Order: sequence, then C-alpha cells, then structure tokens
Amino acid sequence: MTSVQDYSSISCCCNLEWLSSTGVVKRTVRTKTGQLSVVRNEFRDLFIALASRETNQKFSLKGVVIHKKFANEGKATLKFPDLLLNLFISNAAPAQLIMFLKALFVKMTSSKASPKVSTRDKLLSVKQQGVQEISPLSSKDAQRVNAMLKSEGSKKRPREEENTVSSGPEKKVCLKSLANLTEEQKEVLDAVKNGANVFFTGSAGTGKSFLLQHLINCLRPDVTCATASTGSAACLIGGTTLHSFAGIGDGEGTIERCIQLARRPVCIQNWRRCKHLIIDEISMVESSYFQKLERVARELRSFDKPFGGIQLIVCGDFLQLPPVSKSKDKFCFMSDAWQSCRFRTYYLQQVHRQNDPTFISILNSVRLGNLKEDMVEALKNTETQIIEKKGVLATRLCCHTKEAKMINDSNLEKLTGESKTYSAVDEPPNASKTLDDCTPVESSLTLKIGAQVMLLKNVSVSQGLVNGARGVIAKFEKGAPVVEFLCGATYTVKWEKWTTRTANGGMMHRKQLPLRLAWAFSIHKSQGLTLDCVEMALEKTFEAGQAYVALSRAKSLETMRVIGFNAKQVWADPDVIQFYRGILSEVSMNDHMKPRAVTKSKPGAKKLVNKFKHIPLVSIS
Ligand SMILES: Nc1ncnc2c1ncn2[C@@H]1O[C@H](COP(=O)(O)OP(=O)(O)OP(=O)(O)O)[C@@H](O)[C@H]1O
Ligand SMILES: [Mg+2]
Repeated sequence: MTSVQDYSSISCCCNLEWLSSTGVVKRTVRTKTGQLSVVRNEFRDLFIALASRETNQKFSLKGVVIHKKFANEGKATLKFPDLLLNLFISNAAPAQLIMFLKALFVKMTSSKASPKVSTRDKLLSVKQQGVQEISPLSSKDAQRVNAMLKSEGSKKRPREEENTVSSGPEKKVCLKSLANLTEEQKEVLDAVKNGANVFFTGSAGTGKSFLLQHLINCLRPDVTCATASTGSAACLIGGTTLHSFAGIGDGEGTIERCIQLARRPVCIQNWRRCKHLIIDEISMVESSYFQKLERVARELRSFDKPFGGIQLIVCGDFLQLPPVSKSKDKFCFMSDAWQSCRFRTYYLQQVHRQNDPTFISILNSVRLGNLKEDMVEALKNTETQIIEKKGVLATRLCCHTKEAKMINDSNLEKLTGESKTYSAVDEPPNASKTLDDCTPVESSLTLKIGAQVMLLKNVSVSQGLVNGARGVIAKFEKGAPVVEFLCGATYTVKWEKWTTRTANGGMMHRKQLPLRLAWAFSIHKSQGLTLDCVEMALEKTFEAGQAYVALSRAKSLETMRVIGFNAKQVWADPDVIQFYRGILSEVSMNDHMKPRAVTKSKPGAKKLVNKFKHIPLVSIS
C-alpha cells in the first residue's frame, strides 16, 4: 500500500480503451493491478504513466478531462480527446485516489502558468531525454493554484478543470487528506500501512470507528473486507456483518462443518480475495467463533500463517458490550488465535464525543465499574432535569430490544393524524434481509405529525444535521416529512442512499428516508452512536459494560437523564480489567525494548496503568 502522503502514484485496476474518430471502441487493454504515476519529461510536460504486467505506457495529460464523481468508491475516468483514449480507473483506495486526482489537478493547473517550450525548440533541444516523478505537493502549490482559481473568477474554466477534484462551489484545493486524524490515530494508520496486525482500543468516543472508516478508505476495496460484529456497527463503517462475510453460520458447528460451509463458492471467494480483514466492535466477537475463523482462513487459503496471512485490523472496547456467550472464556482475546495474531496494540486516549472533563471522568469511572460517591450523585442529579426542547422528547434507552419496539409502536399509534408509510427501494431487490442488517434504515417506515425521529445520515454538519440528531415531524410537504430538529434547523427530509458491499465484493444499495422512530432505542442498537437527548433507566442491565454503553452515548450531563440510578447498575468484567492491565503495563514497560513493538507509549499511559491497577477484581454474580 502506498503512503497517503505519496500523492503522485496509486495502485489500481486500469481499463484502456482506444476509440476511432467516430467514437467506436477499437482496442482495449485491461490490467488487474497497475501502478499509475504522474511524471514529467525533460521539457516539464506532464504525463500519466501506467506500469503493469500487461502494459507499460505513458500518455500526455494535455487536454485530459477527469471524471471523479465515483472517486469515493475508488473509481475515476480520464478522457484523452487528443489521443482518442479513455482510461478507466477502478479498485483504487478511495482516499488515495482522491488525493492523486487532486495532485493531478494542482500540477496541471500550475503547469499552465509556466513558460511553454515550442515544438521547434523541443526538436532542437540537446537535453537528455527522460521522465521523472513529479515533486511532492506542497501547501505552496495549493496556495498558488487557489490564487489562480480565484483570479480566474467567473471566467469559463478550461475543460480539464471542469470535472476535477476541487470540490464545492468555491472550487478550492485543500491538501489535507480526508480526515483530520490526531497524532495517536495517525500512529495506528502507520502501523496498518506497515502491514501489521493491529488492535486499537480506547474508551467510548475516542474515534475508533471514525479512524476505522479512514483506514478503509486507504485500502484497496477489492482486497479489503470491512466488517463489524453487529449490523448497526457495520452500518456506521459502511461494511457488512462479520457473520455474513465469514459464511460459517453462528460458528456452533464442528470445525470441519465450518470449513465445509465456508467452501461454498461465494464464501471461498471472500476468504481468498481478502488481504485486509477489518472488524469493528470486536468486544462482541466470541472467543470460540474467532478461533474458528482463524482456522477456516488458514484452510481455505492453504497458507499456514495466522488467518492464512490476512492482515487483521480490529478495534473496539472490551469494557463495552461483551459477546452473547455462556462460556467462561468468552472474550476473543482469550483465544489462542488472538495470541497467534501478535497484534500491535494501540490505546486511544483522546475523547472526541464529550467535551466536559467532569463528564469524561465520570464515564471513565463507569467504564471501570469504579464510581466515587460524588460521581454517583452527579448522575442521580440528572433524574429531574428537563432536557426536552422544541417538542423533542428524550430517547429512552432500553435494556431489551422488544421493550424499545413496544414503546415506539404504542407512541406512534397514540398520534391521531394521518400516517404516511415510506417503502425502501433495494438493489438488488432480493437483498432486503441483508440490507435490514447492514443499513440503519428499515424497509418500511411509518410516520405521523408529532412522531419523534432521529436523523441517520450526516446531511449538513455545519447546521447540526448529523447522524443521531433528534427531531420531531412538524408537517408533510409534497409527501415529504418536514422535521424540526433540536439543533434549531428545519429540514424537509430527502431520500438517501446506503451502499454496502455484499460478502462477495459486489454492491447493494438501499434508498430510504434517513429517519427512524426515536421514542426509544435498545442499548445494543445504540452501541457506536452519539445521541442528542437521551434518557435511561438502568435497573434492568444484565451485562457488564451495558450501563457504560448507554451513558457514553450522551454528549453531556446536561443532555441526559438517568432514572433511578444506583452504583450497582455499573460493573466491569474482571477478565477484561485483567486484560487491559496486561496491555497497559506493556505500554509503559515495553516502550524502549520492544521485540515486536507491542504498544506505543502515550504521555498518559502510566496514569492509565495506575487506574487499572486500583480496580478490585471482584467476580460477577
Ligand atoms: N480525529 C477526529 N477529529 C474530529 N472528530 C473526531 C475525530 N475522531 C473522532 N471524532 C468524532 O468523535 C465522535 C466519536 O467517534 P467514534 O464514534 O468513532 O468513537 P468510538 O471510539 O468508535 O466510540 P464507541 O466506542 O462508542 O463506538 C464522532 O462524532 C466522530 O466523528
Ligand atoms: Mg465505534
């Protein structure tokens, strides 16, 4: 995998198509894996060079038209009208493709300003022939190009700029890569780039899923399988469930049976093409299931290395929801397979979901099951606070899914106005069951005026219309619901599209309104989400970490209400505490002498080790 900073070349599939003057395809060349680079010749003319097993060629970028609409799916088209040639790029890592196209745009735009060498001078030139890679992009390049774009103002742009990457109405080039990763997040990215098996963890809201999404964008889609242990977590990273990827059912069968199941044509293809297996919410993957996956991978890939040589990139917080299992060794870190992966472990510490240090410290103590009296008081004090505003009621987090459904159904029924039902459009139509699992929206959504809803897409971050934003249906206009949101915005909700990969690498889509009834949610379904206005009664919690998951969905103490709180509702699994003690002591001890660089040291690591040391290991009743 090339570095994200290395914008001058990408690896991808290329399809070359030479056309006749009437536009008929005369010849095609397809390369499965090629390296595309932007190069210059001795006269500083720009070319794109394709190096692959099938062909090695370079094409002048003069007059090229770039279509980048599908760049975030790893696809783009370059049209060379002067050469009667189309170059179709696919299977590129989306983040790299976007930066590559930006680099192309910047270099092409700035080269227009440099003096041209006439054909005569070129012919008479004594310069040594040759090509060289373009110099790396600097912020000066971007500034120069932005100044040029500004001075061109409303002038008609030359055609190569029309479709290029300067996104947004003001056509401005920004050289930052897709996400602003923090230093600790960048360290994880580097380890992934180096091909190591990586496990990163950290408390709720430290940006694990955010980072995972960035990592997915940096890897080639054809060999990357993005999965999560639950459907709702899979939706958040645009992936599929680990179960549907693996194809071994619930993994309850014997290992022979699991291998047999995974040998079915669709599944075997998955296992063989996969080079990077990503798993979010790893805490909910059961130990014996993880063990079987490892064996299945080795068998199907006929390669006797852990997971048959697949790079594993896993993340989650074992102090959140545990796997559904009665076994004593339920957590996957207890399996031999986990040990054999020799993960590089990273502990993210910067919390992004909450800002208030007092709330962050309460949540950290809830996570460890170690609340102090004043913290219990602070949570109890939220019981009477009014968090409802603008007709938006708090979302009740329930311990059981059935209870949440009942609350939503009965509240909707109580509303007397006309009801409108929106049916999802699925592609392919027979994928509805998988799409139910892998998208946050339901195949059928019934709404009425006054219904409490939650937005399930980032529509406008600046207006606060983000995934998890709470609102209420104010009216219907031309059949579309108009929602008044807690953040103050009123929005006529438009249809949105969710795309997810099928287990065999194809695409599935669902079109639906990005809304969900929000009088209530189950805690299990809320895992991974950030919620605006939330209420919970935790007396029925039945898992270690369940109360922590519920409480850590809130953004602040002021936007939540806990009913009937008491410290007994909060506990951590002693096996997990022990596990974290282990990895955290490696953080501080192994900093200078690490045979396999187990974990990177962080400034706060020592403090954390101490925190874990002081947790009494009580067994769970
Ligand atoms: N580097 C960052 N810059 C800005 N915002 C960030 C960054 N990292 C994460 N965030 C934001 O912080 C919030 C929480 O992130 P995320 O959901 O990825 O956390 P998480 O660790 O996966 O939490 P959980 O354990 O609850 O699933 C999100 O709104 C996300 O967009
Ligand atoms: Mg997450």
